[in-house]
Amino acid sequence: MPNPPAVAISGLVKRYGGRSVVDGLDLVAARGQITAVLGPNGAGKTTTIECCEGLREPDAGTVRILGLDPRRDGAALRPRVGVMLQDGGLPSGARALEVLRHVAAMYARPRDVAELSERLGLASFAGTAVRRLSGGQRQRLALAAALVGRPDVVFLDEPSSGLDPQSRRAVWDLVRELRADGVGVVLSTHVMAEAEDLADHVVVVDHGAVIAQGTVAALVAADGDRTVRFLARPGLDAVDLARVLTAAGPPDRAPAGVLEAEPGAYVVTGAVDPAVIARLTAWCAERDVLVQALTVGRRTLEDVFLELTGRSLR
Ligand SMILES: Nc1ncnc2c1ncn2[C@@H]1O[C@H](COP(=O)(O)OP(=O)(O)OP(=O)(O)O)[C@@H](O)[C@H]1O
Repeated sequence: MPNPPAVAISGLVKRYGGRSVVDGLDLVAARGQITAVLGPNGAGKTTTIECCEGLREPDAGTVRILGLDPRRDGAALRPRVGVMLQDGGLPSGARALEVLRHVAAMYARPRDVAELSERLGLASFAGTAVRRLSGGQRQRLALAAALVGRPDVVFLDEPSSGLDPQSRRAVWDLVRELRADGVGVVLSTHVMAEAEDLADHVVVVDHGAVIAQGTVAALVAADGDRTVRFLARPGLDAVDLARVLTAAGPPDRAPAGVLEAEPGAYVVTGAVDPAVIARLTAWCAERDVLVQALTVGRRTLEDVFLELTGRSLR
């Protein structure tokens, strides 16, 4: 392939003790794009990314980074791939700026350390030992270390977790610049706003496989891009309401979904039109249920995520 994608994963399987935590996962991440990988805790995101980094050996399937095999071609890939791990992986005794200078020295064409420090606000803790850094400071240093070598592909595992809003903004700006420079960015995140703001392509992973993917706009528009929210007494029969709302629409319409997001707070998804609203209020009236604060609004990525992956905790 003359210009292979940043990441191409096909049929990836990874088992721990006979259990497949990644189970036939396919994913392509393009260069010059930000690909966000979303999924509930334990869905297999980190394991997948670790296979991309060559840290884990797949049990089946193929992983190619820039067309190369991360296990076999590790030496060729190392200078071209930037990795920001959740636990940082930084030497605990060294001082922050020393770490960054040291990492920069390992690359042929590193970024300007002073400029990168300035961008991520590292100056205020430049002389502090890594083990004494706050969680957010450590995150920023780990990001700087991932980027200082001017990689072609970057893996960011929850890059803005633990960051204050200012730092989060600085990180997002930097990630957008990477995209503009043609870097392929793969980030795993639980922050839906991060995916909504940054991602060109969103991949939703559950039980070790991709269950949906596309642009944010396409994901929220599937099955209609509106959501109805309302308050009523807790414990309504959401399954019955969904059945009635689905029946209210034309036969080719996507089935409605009803979730009790919090006790007494309901979210209705699926195509929304005046007939659905009328049926909804009629269904409640038949049960002597007072509907309050009914609003029709745009679906969010979080709505889609919860519809796809359910509400139970993992
Ligand atoms: N070294 C290991 N040995 C055994 N099980 C493991 C190992 N590493 C991960 N797992 C299990 O594999 C599953 C997937 O974990 P993984 O870290 O890939 O999920 P994740 O999607 O990144 O989750 P989170 O959102 O919580 O970071 C989990 O059930 C986890 O307990």
